[in-house]
Amino acid sequence: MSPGRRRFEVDDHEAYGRPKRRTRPRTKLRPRYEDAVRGVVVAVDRGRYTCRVATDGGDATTAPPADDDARSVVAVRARSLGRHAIVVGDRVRLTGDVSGRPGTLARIVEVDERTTVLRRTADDDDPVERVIVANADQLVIVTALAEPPPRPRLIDRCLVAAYDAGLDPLLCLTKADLAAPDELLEIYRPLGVPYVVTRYDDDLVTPLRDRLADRVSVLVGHSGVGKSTLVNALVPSAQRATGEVSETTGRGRHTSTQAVMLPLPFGGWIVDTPGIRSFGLAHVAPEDLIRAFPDLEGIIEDCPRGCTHARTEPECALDEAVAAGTVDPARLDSYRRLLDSRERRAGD
Ligand SMILES: Nc1nc2c(ncn2[C@@H]2O[C@H](COP(=O)(O)OP(=O)(O)OP(=O)(O)O)[C@@H](O)[C@H]2O)c(=O)[nH]1
Ligand SMILES: [Zn+2]
Repeated sequence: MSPGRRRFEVDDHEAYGRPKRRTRPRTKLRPRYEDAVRGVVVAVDRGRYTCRVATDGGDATTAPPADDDARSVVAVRARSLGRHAIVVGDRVRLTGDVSGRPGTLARIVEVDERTTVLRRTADDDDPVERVIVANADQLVIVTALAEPPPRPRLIDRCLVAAYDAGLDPLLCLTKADLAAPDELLEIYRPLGVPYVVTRYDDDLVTPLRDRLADRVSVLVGHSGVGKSTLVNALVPSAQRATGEVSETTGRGRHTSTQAVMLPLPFGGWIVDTPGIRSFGLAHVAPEDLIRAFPDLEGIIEDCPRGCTHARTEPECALDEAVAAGTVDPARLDSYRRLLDSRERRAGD
């Protein structure tokens, strides 16, 4: 760079002034953030955010503390955060009255960047796309083996949502006292989806413990599959209808469709999502889904332009790979079944 050019830059008030203006508000706010405590949002209700904060000033977000080591703090959001939504699972910084005493209010001044977002897209009941949970690791798809009978299409749609959100799926097959899991498991074998099988006349926690420990797991499932039974077994202090938010906000009884995040006694968190049975998947493209199939991802590079990899595509490289014996036909079948499940049908 010539000296002349350098001088030009230094003298250029316009160019020099801009970054300064951008940093000024931040330095002004910094002193407030310094005494901010860290927390994780566990419930959201009409502009009030219930956050869990470690009592020792530690980080309640990375090492979820046991009941005795954490307190619940109700907070509002700082104006400076704009309209950006804050959801269950968000890791935040809080200032103001963070004592958690009844009637006090803290203020969320910062929201950490999210590692994952689980969203539901527009559907008939809810025209707005919403993030429902932030920073989850795992989507636990709770399905009864009988009463109600399993609905593989619904499971498929949940799997697509998990893959799209970057969450590891886990199949939790309940009511094993009523039916055997083999037939259902056969459907998911080519996908390699991990699973646990539970029954309520047996220990419910042990099969799930290793899968849930130290992770943030979101539970989804159709009504009646035994989700509340599982939640109550996993979090004994949650012995109430899990759809109520009155506990955390003190705002009277009403059934919520909001997610609620509960700390597990053995480490980690579960997020119960009453009212969320399935997901709008309109936003999921074939390219998004194939990322969950690393063995197929390389093959589609040989597809003709615009190939959707659907069954009806005449020259899809995935069919050629099956013909050549390099891809298991059941695996391709499963991928295409998931692709198809993105279309909403009656009963989804
Ligand atoms: N046979 C059998 N029944 C079970 C099992 N787990 C739960 N149930 C029963 O199934 C019914 C539904 O269980 P819940 O835990 O309320 O199911 P849920 O998924 O929370 O359903 P909603 O409350 O409607 O959302 C209850 O009568 C439970 O007692 C199981 O392992 N075996
Ligand atoms: Zn193709």
